[in-house]
Amino acid sequence: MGNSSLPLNDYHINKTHVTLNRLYMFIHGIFLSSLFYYRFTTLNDLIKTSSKTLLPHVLILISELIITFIWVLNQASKWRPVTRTVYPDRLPEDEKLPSIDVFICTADPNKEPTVGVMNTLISAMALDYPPDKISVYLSDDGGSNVTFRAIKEAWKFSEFWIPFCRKYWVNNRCPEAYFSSTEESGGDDLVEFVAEKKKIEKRYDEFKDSVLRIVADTSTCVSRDHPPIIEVINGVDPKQKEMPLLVYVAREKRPSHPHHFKAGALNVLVGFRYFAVVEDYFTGLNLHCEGWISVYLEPSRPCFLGASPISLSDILVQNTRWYVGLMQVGLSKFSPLLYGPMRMSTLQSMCYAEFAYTGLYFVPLYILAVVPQLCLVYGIPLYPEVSSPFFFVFSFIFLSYQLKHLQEIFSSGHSLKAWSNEQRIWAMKCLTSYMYASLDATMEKIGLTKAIFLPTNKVVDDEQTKRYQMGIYDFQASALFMVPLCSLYILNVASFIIGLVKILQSHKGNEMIVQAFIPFFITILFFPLLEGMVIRKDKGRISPFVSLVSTVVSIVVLSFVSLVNY
Ligand SMILES: O=c1ccn([C@@H]2O[C@H](COP(=O)(O)OP(=O)(O)O[C@H]3O[C@H](CO)[C@@H](O)[C@H](O)[C@H]3O)[C@@H](O)[C@H]2O)c(=O)[nH]1
Repeated sequence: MGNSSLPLNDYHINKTHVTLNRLYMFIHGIFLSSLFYYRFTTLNDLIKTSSKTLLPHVLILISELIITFIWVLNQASKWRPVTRTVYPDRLPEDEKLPSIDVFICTADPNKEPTVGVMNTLISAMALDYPPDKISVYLSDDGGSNVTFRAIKEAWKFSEFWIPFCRKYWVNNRCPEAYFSSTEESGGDDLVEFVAEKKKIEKRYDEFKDSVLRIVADTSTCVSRDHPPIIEVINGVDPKQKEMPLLVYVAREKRPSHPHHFKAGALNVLVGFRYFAVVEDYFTGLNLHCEGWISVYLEPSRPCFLGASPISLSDILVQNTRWYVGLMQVGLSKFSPLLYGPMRMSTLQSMCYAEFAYTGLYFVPLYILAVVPQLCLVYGIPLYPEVSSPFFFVFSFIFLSYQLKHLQEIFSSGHSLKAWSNEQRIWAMKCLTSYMYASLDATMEKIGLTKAIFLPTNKVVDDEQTKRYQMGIYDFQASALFMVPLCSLYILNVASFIIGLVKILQSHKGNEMIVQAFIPFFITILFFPLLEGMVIRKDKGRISPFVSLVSTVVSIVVLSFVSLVNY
């Protein structure tokens, strides 16, 4: 064990990335200024001539202002990228290590499979850390009998698992992951290790069976009305000194009293009072404002395993909750732009602000998915002609945005497919989750609604997993999400076709090229939506009901504008 005066990590500034990022910021910034020069001078001319086309121009300007605002905030995280090296050999001796508490939250055994929750708990107990310095708390907001009974089974299994991990230097301390991987640790005696591994694997299977039996025999209902329950699981057996402390906690819940979801669970401890449903973000913001210096490390071997949603429905529900919470903070007195700069660096405040205000992206995306298209159909130019020098400005901004994204995708080891998937998913989130989240947070602010927390579904559906692994989109999501997406898609395809015909007839290609390009780009990029509506027949396709309603909505929008226009 090492010298405590030496740092546990140090960082290296990635000079190539710094140069590239700053060059991009500078050049893109100059072109953005030219864009706004063009917009304001055009608007000025329109006002002077009392033009009837002022409204679409103002809407486009609003969209460009919001995109630029978020773009500026985004540059903070690119200003000085670093990579870190850690020195675990410099850690102090065991006696000098601080005690740690691990707080695991669960809320609903129907959405968070109990075997998975117990694996999390067992991995935390088996951390490579002095056992008498680890305390693991399982916070069960579901107040569920299933969880209460299963934790006792987990304890019994960990009495074998933890010594096994220590004896054979097991790296992967999550039993489910360990037994489904090919990790072969072990000491000098391979025969003994193999025999022990077989035994512990049998015990793990028995443990899993017993948990699954509990799930089958016990009601998985979550309780909303119960007194507080706190139980130390270890008991008082002195032989258990080699085991961490394990405690089951279920907060008191009463129907008349708001319990504030996970934030409420943390209110019981961490000090801060949480008012938003993204307590992780709020914790970070507050701690950083109080002077905490954190270090982000991304080792090649991941430190944690997580359950990430793979169906569109789960992603959109999860993102709606996230952006409600982020907007709640953004609209509060803790807005990172007001609360942050006095307490932490400007760059850090900008990073936090980017998250808080990203939900606003839905405004420009709706404008850009509707206004240029309708104006294309009705022959109203909103962008410079091909012969204008400003045409180059708009083209450059689009290309530099896309090239920067591609560079980030490639430098993080991903492919062209990841680039198109990211763009699609991002736009889908903007047009649905961000919109509902921003509206919900605003209504909550003025007292019209109350925030809800729908835990992310962690149940694995085999068919969905198969589609995910084959790279096929699963469109089984609520009509509330799918109708806006499909309506906008149909509107774009229709306006591109109508617009193209009109351009060919009127020879107005020179002034309408950008407006024709936008729906063309959307038609190509979101081709999976067309496939989902028209070609696919599997369970993950877009339902005929959604396709029908969306077609009606897009026809209504197109016709409504024609009525206004004439
Ligand atoms: O009433 C509740 C609702 C949820 N949870 C727990 O909160 C955690 C986060 O919920 P989850 O559904 O997993 O949300 P995710 O969106 O997947 O989680 C991310 O986003 C959350 C904020 O929305 C953060 O709390 C998490 O740390 C972060 O991983 C889970 O352990 C839940 O069991 C509770 O303890 N009580």
